[in-house]
Amino acid sequence: MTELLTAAQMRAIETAAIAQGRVTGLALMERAGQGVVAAIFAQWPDLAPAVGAKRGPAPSADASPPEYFRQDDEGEQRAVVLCGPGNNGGDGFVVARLLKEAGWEVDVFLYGDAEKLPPDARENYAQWAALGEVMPLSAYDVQAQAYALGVDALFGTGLTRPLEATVVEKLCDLCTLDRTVAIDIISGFCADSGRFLCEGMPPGVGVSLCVTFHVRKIGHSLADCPLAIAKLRTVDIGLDRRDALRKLGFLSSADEAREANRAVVVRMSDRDDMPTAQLHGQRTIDKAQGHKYSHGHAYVLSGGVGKGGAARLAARGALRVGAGAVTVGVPPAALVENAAQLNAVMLKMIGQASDLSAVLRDARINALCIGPSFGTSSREVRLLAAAIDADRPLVLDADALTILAEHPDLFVQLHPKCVLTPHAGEFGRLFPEMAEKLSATATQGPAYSKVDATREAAKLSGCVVLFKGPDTVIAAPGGRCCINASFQDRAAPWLATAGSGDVLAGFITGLLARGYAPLEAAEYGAWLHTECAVDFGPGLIAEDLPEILPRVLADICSNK
Ligand SMILES: NC(=O)C1=CN([C@@H]2O[C@H](COP(=O)(O)OP(=O)(O)OC[C@H]3O[C@@H](n4cnc5c(N)ncnc54)[C@H](OP(=O)(O)O)[C@@H]3O)[C@@H](O)[C@H]2O)[C@@H](O)CC1
Ligand SMILES: [K+]
Repeated sequence: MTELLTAAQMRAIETAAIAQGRVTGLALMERAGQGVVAAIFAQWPDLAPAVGAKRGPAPSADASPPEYFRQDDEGEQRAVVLCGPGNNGGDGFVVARLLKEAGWEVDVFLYGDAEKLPPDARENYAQWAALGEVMPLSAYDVQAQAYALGVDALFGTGLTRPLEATVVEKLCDLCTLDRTVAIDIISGFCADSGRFLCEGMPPGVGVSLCVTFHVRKIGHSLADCPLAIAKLRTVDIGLDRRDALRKLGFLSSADEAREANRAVVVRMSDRDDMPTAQLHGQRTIDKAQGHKYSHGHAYVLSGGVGKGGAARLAARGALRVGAGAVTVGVPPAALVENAAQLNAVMLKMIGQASDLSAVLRDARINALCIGPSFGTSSREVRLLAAAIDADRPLVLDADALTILAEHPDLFVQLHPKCVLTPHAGEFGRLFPEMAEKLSATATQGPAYSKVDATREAAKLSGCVVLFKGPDTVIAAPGGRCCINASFQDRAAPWLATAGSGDVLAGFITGLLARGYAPLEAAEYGAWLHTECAVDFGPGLIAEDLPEILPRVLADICSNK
């Protein structure tokens, strides 16, 4: 789990470090440029200069040549660096200089007026100008030279408005090169929302590598931005977030709790902070070991005849994730059909809401799941009302969300033990105001983001909201927020398969049954769901997800 930053938070950290005298802006820019060049050579060792070839200081903090340096010299390579009017452009001048010192031919183009560059960028412009020419961006022609590398240093975290059309055109030209590197973030993307400012991401935008500094920004894990980055690397430039802010008085110890509610974290493939031992089976809802009910009892309500598959998938997910007992509640007409399909999962006839209320007198039933192919008729509305009224941990998915969107009287009954799991369409029906803001053209940065929308939705509904997508955002009413990112080496496009969401609802329900709090259950459920899909690979169908889970759990425990 990594805490992400907004552009403003990153600027505050930089300002704090400089104000304390711990570092200068110029030194940070030099480290940033060195980090980019080191990342380029680590990504493509064939681009690294030969040992003994003409070069200046090694592009890393220590002076020894990195091991990826090749043993032979195949001659000069040519790179193009597009620099912008701010400090991102300043990083570009550093990269141009370091590449030149490493033996490259480098063409540098500037968008804007060199005289108006901020001081550190101006200094690096001057250092570059002593080595080579700076041409106006309008003169850049991707066809003019055989560039082995293109560097986008047009805009970073300071983007405030859409790029001019001519700049977009040059950026797209740059992206046609085989090897392109964006410094900090691809120009044009808002670092807080991951949205391309203006009408959306132009089809030609995409880079092979993006190198960001200190920690990822929120935008790297949201919306279109991560889709346009094949590989993202974060380089250390010697900043310390919390310490710096606290020492400057930006963050007192007393503010820590509130700060936690403002923080956004991302879950990727790192497993270090996952409660793997607990997920694997040690977590129980009470101290009594060894009995199935000590691991909770999850109830999944099914749809009618011919509609039970989705609930069965959810039930299987709940069982595999470790709920001690799982029951599917079915309308009487669907009993035989479900009996023919279920073994370890139990079956119970639930005709009307009164049946559910009667069943729920059993306090051992500690998690419910309603929605997958459930139906939206008056019977289902009454069942949903009874479930919400029971005040148990409750996952609401699919048809349950449709009912909620149509019944504001039920929506206002939602409570903190509920977890809503909408996809974009369901989110739009449930939270039209937020969806409208999210789909409106982003004309200035920071743009309204999926994190903003999900947080607002959680606050409005008073429960945990898990807004699905490759950038699944999970937020609690108090503001705590997590992104489950499924991009780059964790991309699993095959997860967009029928029934996959039902299994996710089941995983969350099972974790609730095991005693996890709603936010934890949603976070861990989403994380495990992606891990299962990544582990299985292409060809996955929803039925595979629960079945692969034991292997994923065993694997994360053995790697711990
Ligand atoms: N923070 C750190 O710790 C470190 C930061 N570092 C680097 O600095 C970068 C941030 O630098 P930055 O703040 O100067 O922002 P950047 O994106 O270069 O440009 C802003 C300029 O562009 C302008 N402008 C904005 N939108 C525009 C548009 N559409 N079209 C035209 N102009 C537009 C805007 O003008 P304004 O909005 O004020 O009119 C302003 O003049 C960061 O990404 C990283 O690479 C590293 O060196 C190491 C440590
Ligand atoms: K950039």
